[in-house]
Amino acid sequence: MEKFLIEGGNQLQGRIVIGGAKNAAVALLPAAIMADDSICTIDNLPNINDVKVLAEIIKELGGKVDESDNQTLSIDSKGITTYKAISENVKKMRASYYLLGAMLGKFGHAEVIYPGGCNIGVRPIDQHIKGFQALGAKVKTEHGIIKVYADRLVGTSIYLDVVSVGATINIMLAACRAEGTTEIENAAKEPHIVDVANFLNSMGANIRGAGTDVIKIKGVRELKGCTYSVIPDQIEAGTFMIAAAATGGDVTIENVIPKHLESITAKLMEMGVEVLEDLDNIRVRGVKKSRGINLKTLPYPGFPTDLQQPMTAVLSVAEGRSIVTESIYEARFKHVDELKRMGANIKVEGRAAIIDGIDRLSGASVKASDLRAGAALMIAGLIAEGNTEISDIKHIDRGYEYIEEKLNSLGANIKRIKSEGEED
Ligand SMILES: CC(=O)N[C@H]1[C@@H](OP(=O)(O)OP(=O)(O)OC[C@H]2O[C@@H](n3ccc(=O)[nH]c3=O)[C@H](O)[C@@H]2O)O[C@H](CO)[C@@H](O)[C@@H]1O
Ligand SMILES: C=C(OP(=O)(O)O)C(=O)O
Repeated sequence: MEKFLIEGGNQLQGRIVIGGAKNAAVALLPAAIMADDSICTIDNLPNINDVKVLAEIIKELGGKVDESDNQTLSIDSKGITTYKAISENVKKMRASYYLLGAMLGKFGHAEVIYPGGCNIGVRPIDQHIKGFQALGAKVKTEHGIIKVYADRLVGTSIYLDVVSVGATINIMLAACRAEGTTEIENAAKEPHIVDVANFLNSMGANIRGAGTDVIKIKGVRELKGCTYSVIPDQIEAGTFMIAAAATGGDVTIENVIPKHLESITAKLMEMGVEVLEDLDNIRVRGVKKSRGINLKTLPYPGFPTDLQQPMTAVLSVAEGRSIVTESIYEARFKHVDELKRMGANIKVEGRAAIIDGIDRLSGASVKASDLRAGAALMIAGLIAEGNTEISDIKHIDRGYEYIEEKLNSLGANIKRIKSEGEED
């Protein structure tokens, strides 16, 4: 098992390049297996564990994955003849649920073991299932395996009861190979939805309206390979913006799409932080003491839930009271107890965290309960007095590439250490 040891107190300064988006990449890999008999080459992939595990899963299914460089994968799915994804790897991440839509579209049949992912409250997949059923599939769950099959998939109109990223993408995947047109209403609008639609269209799909709340998918008879580059990671970029602001630093974050970051920019500016946007980079100049704000997480273009936890860390030392309301997940405040160990004054009441800013956090031994909790604790460690030790960093490695190298290049002091007597 590995830990991060962070010596706090350094301001972040300099330039940093953002990698490809995790939540786009983890949908593109399953989508790539839908190519009938040619290769999909995907570039600008983040070097994160979720992508590595998905590549392993594709190999387990019989596909070939050329991993000659750590940003590019070529996926040859000709050898995939099974529709069963039931290995231990499938349980390691949330996004393996995209194999359901991809294999249902490809084979008319999919069996996928229940996915894992961040433990941030109940994460049902009823809207995915509702979508598959509306397309004509039968769905049952046996021994923890979701089984979906259909003699034919027929396009239809599907209204999502909740705005769901996963359901929108999963239905889009299956509907690409349905007969006729499918319309997803109340669809999610996140940047990665658009990226997946663009990728599928490069494979020969016919998807219109991605990025709005109505997506139309005209089924096609075949999908072919393509070459594609993943969009920059909105959440990694936002994490660096928050880290720069937290340390009162001055960081230019390169390879971003500023439009995707507007909600974060707006909130940081409300805190008194200076944010300067350019074509494909954003400069964040922190202040000595930022102001507390109120914040509510919402589906895109609202403030992303995935940045709620990092924001809580910086607000714990902002001037005055902040109220952070988590409207997407019911248990995404596990990082709060850890921040309290570092001296933060935060009270969780239902879906809200009430934060009374203190002067300074103090370093402590803390545990990352999930990916973005880990990011929040890293930011807390950067601004704390003394040393912070973060355990369970495997969650962080699921979704941030070279995180300590990137932060250290900006002046942080972070070491990855092995815990004595423990195995990886
Ligand atoms: C791999 C990936 O892309 N993960 C992201 C994806 O997760 P994920 O796709 O799991 O998130 P969803 O957008 O589906 O979930 C949003 C909300 O809808 C609920 N819901 C969802 C599906 C469903 O069938 N029924 C239902 O009730 C969920 O419990 C949650 O409250 O979007 C989330 C919201 O932006 C992000 O936090 C995750 O980082
Ligand atoms: C919740 C997240 O990831 P996942 O859906 O993969 O668990 C996240 O990226 O913040």
